[in-house]
Amino acid sequence: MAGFRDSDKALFPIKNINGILQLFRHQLENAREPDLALLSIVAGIVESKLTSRSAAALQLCEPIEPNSLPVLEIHDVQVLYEKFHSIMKSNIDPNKSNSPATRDLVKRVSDVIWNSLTRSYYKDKAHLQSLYSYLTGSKLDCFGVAFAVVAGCQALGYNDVHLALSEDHAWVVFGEHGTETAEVTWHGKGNEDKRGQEIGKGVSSRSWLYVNNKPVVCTRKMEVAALVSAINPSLNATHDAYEVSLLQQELLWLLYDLGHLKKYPMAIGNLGDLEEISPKEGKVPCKVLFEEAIYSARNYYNNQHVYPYTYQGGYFYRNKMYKEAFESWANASDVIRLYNYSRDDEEIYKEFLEIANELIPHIMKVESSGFSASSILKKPECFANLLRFYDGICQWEEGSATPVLHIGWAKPLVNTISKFDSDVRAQVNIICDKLEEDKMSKKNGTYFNNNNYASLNQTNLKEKDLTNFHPSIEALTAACSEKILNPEY
Ligand SMILES: CC1(C)CN=C(N2CCN(c3ncnc4sc(C(F)(F)C(F)(F)F)cc34)CC2)S1
Repeated sequence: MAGFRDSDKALFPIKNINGILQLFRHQLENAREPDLALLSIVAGIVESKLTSRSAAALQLCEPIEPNSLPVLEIHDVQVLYEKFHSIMKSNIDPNKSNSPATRDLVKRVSDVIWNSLTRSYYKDKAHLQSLYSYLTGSKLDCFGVAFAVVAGCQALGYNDVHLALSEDHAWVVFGEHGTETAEVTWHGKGNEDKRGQEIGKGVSSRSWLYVNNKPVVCTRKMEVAALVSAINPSLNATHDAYEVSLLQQELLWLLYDLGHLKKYPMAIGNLGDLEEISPKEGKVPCKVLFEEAIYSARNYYNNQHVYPYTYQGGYFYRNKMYKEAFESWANASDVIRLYNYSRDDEEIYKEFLEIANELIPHIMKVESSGFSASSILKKPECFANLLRFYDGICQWEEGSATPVLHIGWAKPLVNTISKFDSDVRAQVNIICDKLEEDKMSKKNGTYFNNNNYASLNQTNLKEKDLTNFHPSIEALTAACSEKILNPEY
C-alpha cells in the first residue's frame, strides 16, 4: 500500500524546491509504490501558490529569494489527502481481498469523480490537472479526470489500474493481465463521453487518437512522470512562473535519471523543451533528448507516434536549422500517413496545418530573400523531404471518411514547391518500387519503407516515376517536371 508515511511527514515543512525534490525522490526510491494522491496534491499546491493572481502580483513587486517557495505545511497536505481518501472510501469499499479491479469498479470510481465535478466550467483552462484542483475547486481537465481515477483506485487498493496515454487522450488499463481497457474521461468538445466502454476496436482504432493501439501504458512511476509533465508553469498567456518551470525540470531529470522516462516519449520531449530554454549543467543536451524521444517511440511504440518528430522539428525550426526541420517534419508525416483522419484528430490536424501553412512558408520567405549557395532552395534533399511531408498528409486523407486538405493548403504548398529551381528539382530521383498492391495498401498497416522513397542522384525527375504520389502531389510535380522536360515551358 502507498500512503503518507512518517518518513514523508519528516520532510515537512517544505520551504524550497529541494524539499519537494526530496519528497518525490523518497516516494520514487522506496520499495513501496509512490502515492499518486500525495504527489498530485503537493504538486498542485505549489503550482497554485506560484501561479495564482496574488503570486503574479507578488512576483512583479518584490523579488523573492531564488528557489524559494511559500512554506508548505504538512497540515495543508494532510487535510486534502484525507479528504480524497474519504471521498473514495465513503462511496466504494476498499479492496480488502487484493483482487484485480473489474470494469464495474473502474466505472464506479470514474462516476465518483465525474459526479463531484462542478456542473459547467471552462475545461481547457490551465491548472485543472491535479487533485489539488479537484479537491479545492471540483474542477478537472480531461487528463485530470483520468489521473484522478487511477489515484482513486490506488487509494482503494486496486493496484492493477494504470493510466494509458495516447498523444491526445487518456484512459485506463486494468485486470489480472492488465489487458482490459476502459474509457474514464471525455475527449474533445461536444463529443458524448464513452466512459466505461473498452477502447475502440472499430474505426476509431485507426485514428491517431488511439495511436494504432500503441499507447504509453504507465507503471506507478510513469504515472508520477505524467503528473509532473502535466505541471503547468503558466502565470498568464505570455509568462511562466520561473520556480514552477524549474521544479518541473528538476522533477523530470529525477525521473529521467531513475529510468522512468525510457518508455515515455512526450515526457522526454517536455524535458527537451525545458532544457532548450535553460540547459542544466552536466546533463545531455536538448538535441539528444529529442533524439531519445524518437528512439523511444520507434523502439516501444512501433513508430506510431507523431509528437517526437514535431518536438524535434520545432527545436530545429527555432534554431534556424531548416534542412533538419524538413526531415523531422517529413518523418512526422510518414507516421500520420498510415492513419485514417477522423474528427477526433483535430489536435494533430492543427499541428500539421501550422507546419504546412505557417512554419514552412516562413522558412521559404526568409530563405528566398538571401541568395547564399547554402540556401535550402539549392538543396535537393530539402525538396525531397518537403514532397515526403506533403505526400504523407495526402496519404493520411486517402481512405478517410473526413477530408484533410482544402484550398487553404494548396496555395502555400504550390508556393513552397515552386521556390525550388528546376535544376535542384531535377536532382531528386523519386524511386517508387512497383511493390505488389497489398504491400502498398495502408489498410493492413504496412507500406514501403521510406528508403525506396526519394534517393538523390543526378537522374532527372521523370513523370512516369511519379507513380505512387497522391494525385495532387503527382499533378504538382508533373507540372514541375513539365518545366524540367521543357525548360522554355
Ligand atoms: C511537439 C508538441 C506540439 C509540443 N508539446 C506537446 N505536448 C505537450 C505535452 N503533452 C503531454 N505530455 C506528457 N504526457 C501527456 S499525456 C497527454 C494526453 F494524452 F494528451 C492527455 F493525457 F490526454 F492529456 C498529453 C501529454 C502533449 C503534447 S506536443
